[in-house]
Amino acid sequence: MRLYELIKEVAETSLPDMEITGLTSDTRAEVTEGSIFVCIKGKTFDGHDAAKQMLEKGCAAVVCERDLGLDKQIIVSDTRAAFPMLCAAWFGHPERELELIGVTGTNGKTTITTVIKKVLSGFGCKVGLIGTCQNEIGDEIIPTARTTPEPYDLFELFRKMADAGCKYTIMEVSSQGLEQKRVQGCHFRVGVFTNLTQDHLDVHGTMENYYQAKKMLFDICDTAIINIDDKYGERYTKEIPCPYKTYSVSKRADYRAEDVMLGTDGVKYVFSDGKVKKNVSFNMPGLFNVSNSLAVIACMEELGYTPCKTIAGFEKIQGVRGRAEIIPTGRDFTVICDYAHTPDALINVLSAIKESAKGKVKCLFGCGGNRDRTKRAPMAAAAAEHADFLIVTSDNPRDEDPDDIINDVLKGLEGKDTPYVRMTDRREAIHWAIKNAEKDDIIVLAGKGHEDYQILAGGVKIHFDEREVVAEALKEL
Ligand SMILES: CC(=O)N[C@H]1[C@@H](OP(=O)(O)OP(=O)(O)OC[C@H]2O[C@@H](n3ccc(=O)[nH]c3=O)[C@H](O)[C@@H]2O)O[C@H](CO)[C@@H](O)[C@@H]1O[C@H](C)C(=O)N[C@@H](C)C(=O)N[C@H](CCC(=O)O)C(=O)O
Ligand SMILES: Nc1ncnc2c1ncn2[C@@H]1O[C@H](COP(=O)(O)OP(=O)(O)OP(=O)(O)O)[C@@H](O)[C@H]1O
Ligand SMILES: N[C@H](CCC[C@H](N)C(=O)O)C(=O)O
Ligand SMILES: [Mg+2]
Repeated sequence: MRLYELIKEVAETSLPDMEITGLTSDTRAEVTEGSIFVCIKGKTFDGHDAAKQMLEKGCAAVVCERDLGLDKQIIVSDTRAAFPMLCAAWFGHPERELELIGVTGTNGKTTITTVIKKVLSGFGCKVGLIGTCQNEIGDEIIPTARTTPEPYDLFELFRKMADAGCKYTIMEVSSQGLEQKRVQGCHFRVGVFTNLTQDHLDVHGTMENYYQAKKMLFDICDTAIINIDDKYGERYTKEIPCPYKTYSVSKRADYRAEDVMLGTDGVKYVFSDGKVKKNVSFNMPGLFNVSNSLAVIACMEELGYTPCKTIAGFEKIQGVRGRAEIIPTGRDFTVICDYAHTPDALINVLSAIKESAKGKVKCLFGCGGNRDRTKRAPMAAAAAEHADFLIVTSDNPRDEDPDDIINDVLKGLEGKDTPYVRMTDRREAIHWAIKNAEKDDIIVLAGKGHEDYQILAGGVKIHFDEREVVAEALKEL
């Protein structure tokens, strides 16, 4: 691609036009002679410091935010914002060939995006999915390391999706993704907001910043679908610039649920939008999944599918991996694997399970290292409030000492009388939970959901699949 064609939407330059062979913002990536290097200043590394060295390596030019005294520099005001736009141009603007649906919120993104994809696929549409568990192009599965990919990976994925004939791409848009402008230049047909509760304060600092980060999605979408059961959702309805529709499980809203019946493995309710009333059966438990299913119905209507059609499409959906997933035991107790890793998610999933539990609800959980430390004690307090017994263990310790993390967690149990055991090794903890299971117990393994790994110090990833560990433990009974 020619330089002028590539950069025309982000900058002007007096450099001669030339053939560009590649584009990166990472010194660790392989660079070909003739590449463009975009200097991004992060918390730990500043790409500007590597600009000269990247030109020496053969880069054709660097894109930077200040005069670096280099003869092959192109100055822009914001390189983080420029990079995705360059990636979009590099891949021939695939985002314009797709109808993008973005889902944001602390919890529910993976559930909603996955269900929308399953419903649309059931109607014979070829759909792209971008999210925490994996990326999907139709039936093809592409592993991922992020919820919202870094710009180069994102636009490369869009290109593959457009080339494969996908009409829609449904994606999770994380607050970090918005904050770091990973989706700059994208326009969304629909933007969904689920809820805003405590998480990621390590990145955003305050709930207000977290709220503002998510709000950015609504500057770049045609229509918003907003959960007004959430107080921040109510606030969005007064502050966002785009038209919106609302959903609620308790109040008057464009899309609402009445006569809700909560069961162990699913929910039933009467859907109402003021015009139609229709019985819904959705195979995922908890009131929060009534809410998630309303978001799906609302979003699908924006895409041209009536609520009745979407509700009929729910029949074939048997849940989402690692989201209140029942792991078969063949015994008189139940094991559920769930991805709850925030105080609110724990409250929701545990109270949903407790409602229909005959025996004790025992929650095994830990907290991730290198992530929001301020959610640890509130997670423990939430678990203590809604479970009968706790097994406090590790999640992904990353670079932190697992026992230090557990000490932070246990601060949330001070003054509570919920009994607990502490067991640093998660495999050992699961074995202990299974060995000590009593009749009618429901053991909730929280926090890792779909993950089939554990992340240790230095980014070392070991294979760890809760389903396999449970099977191992059952064999020892
Ligand atoms: C906390 C956080 O979000 N950090 C992101 C942030 O890191 P940072 O500001 O420290 O950046 P940096 O490492 O200093 O790098 C700055 C620039 O220099 C480059 N670099 C860096 C090092 C080097 O040797 N050479 C080099 O060129 C980097 O490619 C980057 O362009 O900017 C980087 C570049 O854009 C991201 O890769 C990095 O994501 C890290 C890896 C991460 O773990 N992010 C997670 C928390 C995240 O984004 N999670 C959300 C979802 C959460 C959810 O599902 O709830 C997600 O969307 O996945
Ligand atoms: N609407 C909801 N409200 C509150 N909690 C929810 C909701 N939907 C799901 N949960 C809980 O949160 C957990 C995570 O759900 P899900 O993976 O759908 O969210 P997410 O927004 O994609 O999370 P992440 O940001 O980590 O990708 C679930 O396992 C469940 O415990
Ligand atoms: N995707 C989220 C959730 C991770 C869940 C948990 N397993 C952990 O590692 O903390 C994050 O990066 O914060
Ligand atoms: Mg997710």
